[in-house]
Amino acid sequence: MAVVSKGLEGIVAAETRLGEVKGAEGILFYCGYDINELAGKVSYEEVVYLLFYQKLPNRAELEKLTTALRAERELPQGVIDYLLAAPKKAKPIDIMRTAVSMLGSYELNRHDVDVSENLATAIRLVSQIGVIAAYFHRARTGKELPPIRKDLSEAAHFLYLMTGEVPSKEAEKTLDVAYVLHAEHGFNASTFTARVVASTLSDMYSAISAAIGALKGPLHGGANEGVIHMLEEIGSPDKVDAWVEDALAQKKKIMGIGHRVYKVLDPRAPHLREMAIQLTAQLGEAKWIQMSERIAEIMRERKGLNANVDFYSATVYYSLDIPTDLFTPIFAIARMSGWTAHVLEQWSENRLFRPLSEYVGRPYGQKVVPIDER
Ligand SMILES: CC(=O)SCCNC(=O)CCNC(=O)[C@H](O)C(C)(C)COP(=O)(O)OP(=O)(O)OC[C@H]1O[C@@H](n2cnc3c(N)ncnc32)[C@H](O)[C@@H]1OP(=O)(O)O
Ligand SMILES: O=C([O-])CC(=O)C(=O)O
Repeated sequence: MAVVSKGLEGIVAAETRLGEVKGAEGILFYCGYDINELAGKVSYEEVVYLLFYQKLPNRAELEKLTTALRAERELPQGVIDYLLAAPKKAKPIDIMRTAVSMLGSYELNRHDVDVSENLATAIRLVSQIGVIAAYFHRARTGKELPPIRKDLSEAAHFLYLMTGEVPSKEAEKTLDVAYVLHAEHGFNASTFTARVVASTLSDMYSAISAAIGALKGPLHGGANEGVIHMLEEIGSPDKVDAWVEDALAQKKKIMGIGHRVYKVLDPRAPHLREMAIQLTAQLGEAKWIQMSERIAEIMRERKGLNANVDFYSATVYYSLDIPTDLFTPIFAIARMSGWTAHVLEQWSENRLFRPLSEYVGRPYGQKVVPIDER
């Protein structure tokens, strides 16, 4: 009998220069930089540069990348037409997955073209993914699509497109830090999905649409939406204990809690927690953070499980007045940099992913019985 690692737990599937998740210590590095060193000190655009070039940019390099990102913001008219005509009740994350796939039909995206062309595709996807999400949100709410602007950061531009107004510096900074915290995380399920697709020498758009499909699941990036649904269902801090006891008795998963790799606190969570505390206090809505704190406490005590990145990000986005079904899309917008950097890395040293499985089905030697006799 072969040794089966269900869920590939503990399996090292490839090398990477991009991110390292140290699960026992609760440490996360992007290209050698501790996330605690990066968060609040560098912009999302600097992180995009770091992931694409494995070094932090100087001013001129950052300017060049920023200009390239902003130059790519206009979507093809066919994609805009799709966003306008798409079912208004569709989940934005599904629309994003489909729109990314559509974008692929506007260019001959071949893995074997010059490396710089693959990098240009990566830049285009990082630039356009937020526009797709925000434009669909405008379209489904019957509002006009604000014209693209080139004077705003990635975070500010998303908020501007979503609301039609340039955001406050504080809102921009909050979303920018959230983008930094979500950009990269080693071989998580969606990144691994992107790399598996890329490993067949398929194209970037196929890899990224598959990654978005993997991210949306509630065991992965979809958990941030689940957190707000849970908090809304609980309703008030005095109801938390009974609600969690009941959920655990029913063997339900508490969204935003637990992690495959981190056995201690996810290092991104304290940053988001701090932001959530400040924002809910400003809004006079401290109950959201109070409920979260109690849930986290119970889960630590009862199950030895800690909050992950999705737990407090939900309250941060809620406090920014972002609709719940745009939470996972925001994760996808930020992770686009990590996904595309991984696809580029996969192609730079490609080997097809093809694990084995242990057959546990019917005994060998089954005979075909004619269909009418079965
Ligand atoms: C960005 C991200 O993707 S971060 C993760 C986002 N996902 C979530 O927040 C969803 C909730 N969390 C989970 O489902 C899990 O913790 C995962 C999927 C993230 C990690 O799961 P795995 O490593 O596969 O652990 P697994 O699901 O096998 O759980 C191990 C044990 O802990 C329990 N457990 C793990 N997470 C939770 C949770 N959130 N709530 C309740 N129990 C939990 C399981 O029930 C199981 O208990 P048992 O051994 O008594 O049966
Ligand atoms: O690494 C994982 O399994 C999930 C995660 O936290 C992420 O993708 O950010």
